[in-house]
Amino acid sequence: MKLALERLSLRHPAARGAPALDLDALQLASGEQLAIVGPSGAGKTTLLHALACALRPRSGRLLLDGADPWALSARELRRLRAELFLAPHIPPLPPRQRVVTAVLAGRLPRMGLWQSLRSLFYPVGIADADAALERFDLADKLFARVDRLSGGERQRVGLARALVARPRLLLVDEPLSALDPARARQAMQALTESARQQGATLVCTMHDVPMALAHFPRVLGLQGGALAFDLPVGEVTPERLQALYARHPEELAGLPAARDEPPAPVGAARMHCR
Ligand SMILES: Nc1ncnc2c1ncn2[C@@H]1O[C@H](COP(=O)(O)OP(=O)(O)OP(=O)(O)O)[C@@H](O)[C@H]1O
Repeated sequence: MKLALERLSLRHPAARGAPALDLDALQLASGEQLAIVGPSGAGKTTLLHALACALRPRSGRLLLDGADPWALSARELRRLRAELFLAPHIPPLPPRQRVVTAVLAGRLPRMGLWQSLRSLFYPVGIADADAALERFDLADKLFARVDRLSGGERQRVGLARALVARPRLLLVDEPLSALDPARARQAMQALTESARQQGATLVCTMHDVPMALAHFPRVLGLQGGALAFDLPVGEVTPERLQALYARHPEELAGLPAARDEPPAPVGAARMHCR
């Protein structure tokens, strides 16, 4: 799915003061992969929610495949939302549910009412759930109960659910918060590879900047709800990142220090030394 934002301004319904997000323009081609970075409160999750048609812009436009979702009828909007998947950083998994059911729940938005009710008792597509879990090294948990999983396992179940949903636009909010570095690398690999294989557009907010640089071809920096940069990863220099996180340097871990000579591009290989 391709997407575009035009002069988009957005404030949370309960919020006062300046908009949480104010973006002039953003365009993504179908199948592109974009990481969103920026300090806490920069507006990363807000942008993701705007793209997921979960927050309505105060002004400006969002276009998904050329159509403004907020100009669609309720039925058309529902159909469009079934093509998107927003994965929150803590997946909402019912504690007593089996992992297989939790993963296959990713398909519910595309099902009719009866089909979806039936699937809660008689899961269909178990092999697909198994294959998605396998990508996150969790196949042995297929029939485990969700409340018997660790926080990191639950987070990976949430990502497996996103893959099983096979959306055309996959929006992932901070997927690595509960994962150790090795699991985090594996999860990013699985996520980006699967999105590529499925032809899905992938937008992911990332707290771990080196991980974002290592896995995404394009990186967008947000600061105070505004665009700081939107660049191919090779042009995202340590100096740019240090400027982005200038007021919260503690959030920018694992980067080489800025140098006095002209900045060289930060390549993915360089970031692996973390
Ligand atoms: N539900 C809400 N109601 C009111 N204001 C909100 C709400 N959620 C976020 N905000 C405000 O919107 C701004 C952007 O928040 P957002 O969650 O998008 O930031 P973020 O970059 O994702 O932060 P973090 O990295 O800490 O998750 C913040 O100033 C925040 O206080």
